[in-house]
Amino acid sequence: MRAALPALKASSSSKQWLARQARDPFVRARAGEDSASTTAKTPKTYRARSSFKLDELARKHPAILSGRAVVDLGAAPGGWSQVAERAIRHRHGVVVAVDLLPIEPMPGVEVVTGDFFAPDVRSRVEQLLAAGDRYDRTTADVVLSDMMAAMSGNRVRDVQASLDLVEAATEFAHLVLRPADGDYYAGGSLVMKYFHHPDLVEFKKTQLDPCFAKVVTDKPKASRAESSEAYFVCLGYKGRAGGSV
Ligand SMILES: C[S@@+](CC[C@H](N)C(=O)[O-])C[C@H]1O[C@@H](n2cnc3c(N)ncnc32)[C@H](O)[C@@H]1O
Repeated sequence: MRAALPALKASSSSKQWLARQARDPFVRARAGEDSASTTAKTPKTYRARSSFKLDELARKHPAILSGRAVVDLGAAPGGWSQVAERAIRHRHGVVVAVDLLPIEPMPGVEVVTGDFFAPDVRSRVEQLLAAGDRYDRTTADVVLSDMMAAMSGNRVRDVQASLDLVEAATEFAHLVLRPADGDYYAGGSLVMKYFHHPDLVEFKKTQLDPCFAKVVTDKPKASRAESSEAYFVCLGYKGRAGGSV
């Protein structure tokens, strides 16, 4: 007979985490238990608490989700993809969701499992964008990146990993974002998570500001106050600084 397992005692840090989850209006709203953080426009169930971050950013900056082709980098478990899919559904658009981790299928969302740095993952994303486009275009109207590297505990390495993701997501946006077409179409948007770091002031000035009509930083209410996380919201892609797209 199997020996009985000793009763597990919650550590004080896990007790604190459970208490914080129980108090968090966004955790309750995600599961449809609380209307405090939902509006008529925000449905009551989401896969992830993080959905409310994109939901708020898109309400403040409606241009973010005004197109029909969205690439969601670091998409698992799919909370942001749900918000994006609901926003573009009436335009018969496509959301391509990329993550190292598998994502449960959802209607209107094409899942690509793998590292977005890998060339085969990038070409799969382009194939899916072309398949969803009447003219076979491999461009996206929106690139979202809520990517976060797994923490190693080594602060220097973790900070570097998060800076690398910001740079790589920006490079990816240059490859797939639709630039403005004269006065006819505004260019695409990039929404990207970052963690505060002094180097990012210069990064915004030299790598983002020249390439978009407008770049703002924003920290939605659902982003925990104790986290240094915030988002770059970049609207109206103009192409790479210097002109070559
Ligand atoms: C905070 S979670 C994203 C939550 C998601 N936005 C949602 O609403 O459900 C960050 C994700 O980034 C993913 N990630 C980190 N590095 C990645 C990479 N190189 N390629 C693809 N996904 C990556 C992680 O696997 C993780 O699932």
